[in-house]
Amino acid sequence: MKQRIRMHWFDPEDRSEAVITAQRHVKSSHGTSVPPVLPEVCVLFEMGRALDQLRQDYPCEVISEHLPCFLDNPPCLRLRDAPHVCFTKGGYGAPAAVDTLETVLALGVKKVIVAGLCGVFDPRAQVGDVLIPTRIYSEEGTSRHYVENCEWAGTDPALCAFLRQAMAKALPVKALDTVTTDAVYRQTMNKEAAWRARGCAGVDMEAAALLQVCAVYGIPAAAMLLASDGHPLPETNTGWSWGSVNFAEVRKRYIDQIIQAGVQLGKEI
Ligand SMILES: O=P(O)(O)O[C@H]1O[C@H](CO)[C@@H](O)[C@H]1O
Ligand SMILES: O=c1cc[nH]c(=O)[nH]1
Repeated sequence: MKQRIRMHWFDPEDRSEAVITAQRHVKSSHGTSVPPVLPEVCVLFEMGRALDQLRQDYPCEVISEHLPCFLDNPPCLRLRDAPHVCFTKGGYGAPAAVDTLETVLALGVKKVIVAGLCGVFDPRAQVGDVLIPTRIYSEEGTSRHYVENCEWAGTDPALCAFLRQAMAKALPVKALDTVTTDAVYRQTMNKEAAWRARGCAGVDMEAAALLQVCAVYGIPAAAMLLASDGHPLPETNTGWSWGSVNFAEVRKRYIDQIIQAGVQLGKEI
């Protein structure tokens, strides 16, 4: 009789090898023949415009025009006078974001800052605030392939404290927890009420998975999320809306301050 193999999303007893590893993939014919070596610190932008702003406003060098990720192939840049930190763009959504993360870790990165956007659904947070969570609640699937208990993803306390101080020089910083979802169009009013009841104030689509995978590999990591859109609250009865009158200027300031923080962190290496 054939033996049936029962497999959970993650089996702590599973010692078999991963079929594709990022280490092997970057050197494969689908990766690149000569993979770049990346600096120790990586700023992983989970938002558009940041790398364009970096190229336009700062003297920078291209480490790789196309990182050898499995899914997307974003550029990876560094500032000419800050060799220890690199900047790239993670894929959108947890699986694609973790593909980029696994790739930069395979290429030598040892510390990660995630910088993205979030929607806010709590009266303590407004569009234009920067949420720097202590922990992130996971409603995404990617983490579940890496660990058994992944309800909450933690952040590195020192890195978190550093980011809160650095970002407060430019924008209002809120130390509020957030949630990561896989389903942007299933953020129902009831679901957001349940997230609020857990203490979460904002939602994105990558951060919990990125931090959880960093934790699995022992990589210090923290995340910051600029509130880009206000979600309706039961008491205000207003609809969902993206941005604010000066959102483009706020996002520019946010990106500039992330670059400064990354450079400062790189100097401490
Ligand atoms: O690429 P930008 O405009 O930064 O927006 C990205 O960020 C938002 C979600 O974080 C989504 O709208 C996604 O497209
Ligand atoms: O992932 C995101 C980002 C911004 N706003 C949302 O509602 N979700």
